[in-house]
Amino acid sequence: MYLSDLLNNKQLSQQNNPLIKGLKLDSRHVQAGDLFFALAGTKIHGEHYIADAIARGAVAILKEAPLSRLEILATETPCLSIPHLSQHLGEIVARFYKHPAKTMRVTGVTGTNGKTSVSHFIAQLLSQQQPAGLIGTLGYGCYGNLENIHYTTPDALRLQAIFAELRDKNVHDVVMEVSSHALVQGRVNTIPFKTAVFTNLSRDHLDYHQTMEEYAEAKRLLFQWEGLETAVINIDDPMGRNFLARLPSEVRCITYGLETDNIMNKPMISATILNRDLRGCTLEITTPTGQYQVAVPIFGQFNISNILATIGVLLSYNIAIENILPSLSTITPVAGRMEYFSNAHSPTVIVDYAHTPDALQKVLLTLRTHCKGQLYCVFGCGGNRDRGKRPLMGEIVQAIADQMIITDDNPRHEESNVIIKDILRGCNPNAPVQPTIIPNREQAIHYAIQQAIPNDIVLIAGKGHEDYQEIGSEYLPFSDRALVQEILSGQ
Ligand SMILES: CC(=O)N[C@H]1[C@@H](OP(=O)(O)OP(=O)(O)OC[C@H]2O[C@@H](n3ccc(=O)[nH]c3=O)[C@H](O)[C@@H]2O)O[C@H](CO)[C@@H](O)[C@@H]1O[C@H](C)C(=O)N[C@@H](C)C(=O)N[C@H](CCC(=O)O)C(=O)O
Ligand SMILES: Nc1ncnc2c1ncn2[C@@H]1O[C@H](COP(=O)(O)OP(=O)(O)OP(=O)(O)O)[C@@H](O)[C@H]1O
Ligand SMILES: N[C@H](CCC[C@H](N)C(=O)O)C(=O)O
Ligand SMILES: [Mg+2]
Repeated sequence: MYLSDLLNNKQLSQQNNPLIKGLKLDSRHVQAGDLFFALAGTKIHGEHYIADAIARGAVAILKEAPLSRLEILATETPCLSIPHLSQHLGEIVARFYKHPAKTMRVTGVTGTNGKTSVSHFIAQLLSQQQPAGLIGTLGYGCYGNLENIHYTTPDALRLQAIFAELRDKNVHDVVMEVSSHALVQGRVNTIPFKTAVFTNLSRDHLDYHQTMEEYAEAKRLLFQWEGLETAVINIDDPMGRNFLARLPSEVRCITYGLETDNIMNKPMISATILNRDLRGCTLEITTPTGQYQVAVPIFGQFNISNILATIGVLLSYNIAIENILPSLSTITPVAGRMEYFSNAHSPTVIVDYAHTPDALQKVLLTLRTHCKGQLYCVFGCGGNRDRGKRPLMGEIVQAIADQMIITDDNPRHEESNVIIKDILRGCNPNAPVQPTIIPNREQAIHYAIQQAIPNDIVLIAGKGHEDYQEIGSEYLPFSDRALVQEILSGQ
């Protein structure tokens, strides 16, 4: 595609109008014929890499800048300065791929916790009718066949390329996780969300957003989306109620929640738990068309909330509740989310991705109600992420668990002992439960499972599905799930 077509700008003179073969955000990936986007960046301006990009064969540069002007570099490679370029990236890249998402039915799921779970449940149910695309923390592709991306919401270039790939596979339905980083950075701009889900808001990512208000406003961008038809909102969450009150009048709202006592805020979709154990529960689900009983093989109170969000989305697409209910009884849990491991001689081991104070508290409180013996918790906190959540997580585990083992969880470029010290700041040295510190995660998991006896529950929190330990810039192979299976099979 020529630069003039890419920018929809017929004014470019012929010598400034190269043929663009590919698009790149990172100069290190540039190949001959590519266009390089020099974005402002959070750490450094991409303009510092323009020379590098040109040396690697870039034929055009688009640079984020406050002023719109045409720059001709000494190399004669055209370089256009575009104000707020990152916000226009989606539109430019969509043009390059011929608007792949335009005719698709796209569902966006946002919230601090539950995005992966809800989007998986939705894609699983939709895929019973026709192939459904999925984009999120566990990867992208058709449901059941995902490729890893290492992001929750990929950058605009990758995202449009994924949509193009899904279009080529004749996928019409796409469900995607929309992170707050993505909303602020414009990664999802031009994606035509039809239904958007809000699960909840609690502390996370304050390294990036600075304040909870800023974090909430980032999430709310999805509920002011141009063309959005339906918002599916959890009104158990105070921020959900806030979003509901500020929803544009043309957006239809489907509310859901488990707390049905508040007459002022009665959700349209709710559930009563009739019975439950560590493998699943029986629910009475109330919807605008009546009450229905269903057994779901899903565990954890918050997962029931995730099921209600899923029902909300399917109802927004006019799928009858009678067609939704049978699928719920065969719904499969998401890998590394409240995943259950046990054998006749072992304690029950649960691997879960709780990596925020709110998720950790909810998981521990749920497990507490099922635990006849001692409740163990092996956890850590990620490096180069929100430091403020570390003491909160320490405090929560000390208050609820009987045994706390603090370990590494992706230290990245931070020292393991600095992260652990931050967690310990939340722990009371006089409390009955005192932390055991075993930085090596493999040893920590061995220790907990060996100490525990059959009536105990061992929660291994924070890494869920991850199959690596991120130390420095390296991804070393490591999986909580594989290790637990290995330990239990040897017992
Ligand atoms: C904080 C954040 O979101 N950063 C993202 C951002 O990078 P940045 O603006 O910080 O980049 P920078 O280092 O300042 O560099 C500026 C520019 O120079 C370019 N560059 C840099 C070096 C070089 O040699 N050549 C070059 O061209 C970079 O590609 C970049 O475009 O833009 C980059 C390109 O799109 C992203 O890869 C990068 O994600 C980083 C790696 C990241 O860790 N992001 C995480 C926090 C994230 O996005 N997480 C969310 C939410 C997680 C969740 O809740 O589940 C997600 O959606 O995954
Ligand atoms: N509705 C919910 N409310 C609170 N906690 C939840 C909810 N659903 C899941 N969780 C907890 O959060 C963890 C992560 O769940 P999930 O992966 O679905 O969230 P996510 O929003 O996709 O997370 P991430 O931002 O890291 O991608 C789960 O392992 C569980 O502990
Ligand atoms: N998407 C989240 C996942 C965190 C998972 C946890 N294992 C960690 O590394 O902190 C993030 O990047 O903040
Ligand atoms: Mg996720």
